[in-house]
Amino acid sequence: MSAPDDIVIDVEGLTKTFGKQVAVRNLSIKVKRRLIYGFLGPNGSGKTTTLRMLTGLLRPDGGHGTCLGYDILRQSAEIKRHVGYMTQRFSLYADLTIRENLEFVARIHTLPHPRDRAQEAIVRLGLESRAGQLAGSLSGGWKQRLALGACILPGPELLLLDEPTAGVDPQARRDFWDEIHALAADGLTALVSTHYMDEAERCHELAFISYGDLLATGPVEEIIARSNLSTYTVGGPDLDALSRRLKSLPGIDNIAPFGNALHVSGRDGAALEESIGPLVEAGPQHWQKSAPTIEDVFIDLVSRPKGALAAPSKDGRNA
Ligand SMILES: Nc1ncnc2c1ncn2[C@@H]1O[C@H](COP(=O)(O)OP(=O)(O)OP(=O)(O)O)[C@@H](O)[C@H]1O
Repeated sequence: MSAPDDIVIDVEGLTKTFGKQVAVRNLSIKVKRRLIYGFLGPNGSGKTTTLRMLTGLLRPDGGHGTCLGYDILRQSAEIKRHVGYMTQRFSLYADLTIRENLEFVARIHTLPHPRDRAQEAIVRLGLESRAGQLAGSLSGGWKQRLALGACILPGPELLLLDEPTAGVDPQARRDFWDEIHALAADGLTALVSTHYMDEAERCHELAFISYGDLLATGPVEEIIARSNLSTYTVGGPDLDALSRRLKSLPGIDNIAPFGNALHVSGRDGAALEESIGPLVEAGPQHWQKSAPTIEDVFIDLVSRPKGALAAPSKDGRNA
């Protein structure tokens, strides 16, 4: 048990290769207790592989560290005992009811009074109205809620949730996130992987990973501030033609459609303004300087040429 008490995950240099493919490259993160830590990245960027290394389910090719103070290379049994890991696949019994599934989980963890523990989880997750329904007949949102109930039932200190809201409707996603916040307020730490940008904003801190590389870490506002991006929102007619024209101009690094507008961003604010100056004057579109969103920043991070990023420092934050 080497990590300080307030650090739940402390890993350095994690690397995992499958054949020739580097799934995770030299990843270092620290996660503080009671935080909701978002693990963001596009499909195939190495999120699941990292979660599996953190629980000791998968041995890294390089790197070391601790999860809940236990060594990820040598103490996976202890880690598993204290971590609730919700995988992407629904892994409960389709032909058992919600209540039966939860009682079953309580029994395999040899918890005393399994019926009471199942009932507590049912109340905690608001599952009362569906407690007698077969798990296989539940909608995606209810299934996820049941899976979360099964995860917290043994009383873990840390939740590792792998894309828990994938394929779930917006209201159910919102309810799920409210529950994660309530659990964090009760003392749990949650590492949540997702590729939904709106969910990034619901996390206390984030790590953004793309194709195996850690590109940025920290609270949302800090990641945005450190990006040094200048962004303009452009509305009006002929945005497609404008977008094509902008692509060839210096100082413009990213153009992303957001509803009926474009977000035009650049890392060199002066060069960007010089390029757009004549277009702002001429119209017919209207331009407005806007604060970059976390999505603008992530689009920018992913589109930078490899090697153009500042390497994350030892605590995982990039300069
Ligand atoms: N057991 C494995 N054998 C071979 N390749 C693997 C294995 N597990 C993962 N990979 C590859 O490693 C890369 C990272 O995969 P990983 O599942 O960790 O990404 P992810 O960010 O969780 O993606 P998703 O959002 O799609 O779940 C992918 O290219 C994937 O194909």
